[in-house]
Amino acid sequence: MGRKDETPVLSVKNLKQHFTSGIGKNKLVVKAVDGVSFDIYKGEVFGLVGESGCGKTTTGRSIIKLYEPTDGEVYFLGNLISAGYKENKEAIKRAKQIAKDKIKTLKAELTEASDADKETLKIKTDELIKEVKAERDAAIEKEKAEIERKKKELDANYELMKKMQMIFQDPIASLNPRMTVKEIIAEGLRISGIKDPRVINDEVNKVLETVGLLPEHASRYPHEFSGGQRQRIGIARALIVNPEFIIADEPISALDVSIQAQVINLLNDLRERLGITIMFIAHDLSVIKYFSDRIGVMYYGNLVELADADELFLNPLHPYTKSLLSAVPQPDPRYEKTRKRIVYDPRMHDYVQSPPKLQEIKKDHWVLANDEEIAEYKKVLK
Ligand SMILES: Nc1ncnc2c1ncn2[C@@H]1O[C@H](COP(=O)(O)OP(=O)(O)OP(=O)(O)O)[C@@H](O)[C@H]1O
Repeated sequence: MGRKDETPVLSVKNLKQHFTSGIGKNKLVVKAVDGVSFDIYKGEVFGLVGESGCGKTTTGRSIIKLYEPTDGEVYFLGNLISAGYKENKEAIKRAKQIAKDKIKTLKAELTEASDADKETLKIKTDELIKEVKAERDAAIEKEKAEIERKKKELDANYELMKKMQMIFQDPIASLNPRMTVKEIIAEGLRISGIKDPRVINDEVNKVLETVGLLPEHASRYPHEFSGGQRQRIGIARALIVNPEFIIADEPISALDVSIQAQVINLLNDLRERLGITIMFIAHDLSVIKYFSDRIGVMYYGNLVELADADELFLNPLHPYTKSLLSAVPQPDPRYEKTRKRIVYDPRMHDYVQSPPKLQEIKKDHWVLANDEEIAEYKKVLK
């Protein structure tokens, strides 16, 4: 979905990440991400927004392979880099169950047959059972082969992962306090096998300059820096390997408001100067409004709306998007006085008869809705 004439940098297809805890009756499944699909195009900032716990971080972590997805696929620069096998495993289970049921029916027919028929029927039943088993084995083989194919493809594309980096919310927690800034930043180079100290020095200094730090900062430790500077170190660490795509997970939420704009400006600069594509995760729309080209709104493991940033602010359709927008403060004090927070209640949808799907209501504007809701939204858009 999106700009169909370009090959996306990142393509997420039906991504699912379920976490299971406990066993037996106490088994609990959290569907942190439950079938999310979106594409991100070269040089754009894609904002992923939603309240705490809706699955934004898990989406980012599944894309960058910090988790193995439960199901779905992620393509990076056209190559499969992450995949889950739930559908394949379920298909295997289904094939086994179907065969079991068929054999049971055949055997029951044989037991019920009269003694006179039994002899001939037994030969026929044996043959049929053989056929059912062969069919089952072929179905299982097919799914197993598909799992193996995906695994091989993932192994072959492993190197590509270097081109994808993540910046984390909390710069203190994500930087090793016992390493100097230079050691922290150079880690990615070392992992790539670069050992020449001169090359490492040059690269580290270059990247320090890119993020607005100085060469003399290289020998210091993370605690000697302010929050904003630490986030710059985190960004430098990501940049050293020349990534094409960066996932920034709430990179400014832990920073003072006065510093937030600086980090946003830096990210914007990197996008413009280096052509880096960015997925920016945030819990409120005010932060990503001016920074994102397109925005995906997440609610409890699903995308509920996806559109260009301007379009989303001008024509929000999903009631959850409206609720998020109503939380964005406005500079106009008169407006602020009368601003009403819209509360979203998912029970307002009647999805028992007609379940929702993500549909393109107008070019590049997608909304999770059933057909009745789409008809309503179309009226609103007119
Ligand atoms: N490793 C895990 N094991 C079990 N449950 C998890 C795990 N990670 C996340 N979850 C659950 O999955 C859901 C989504 O969490 P996630 O951190 O992705 O949301 P989020 O939108 O990024 O929230 P936040 O803004 O607070 O980081 C939550 O209910 C969370 O408790």
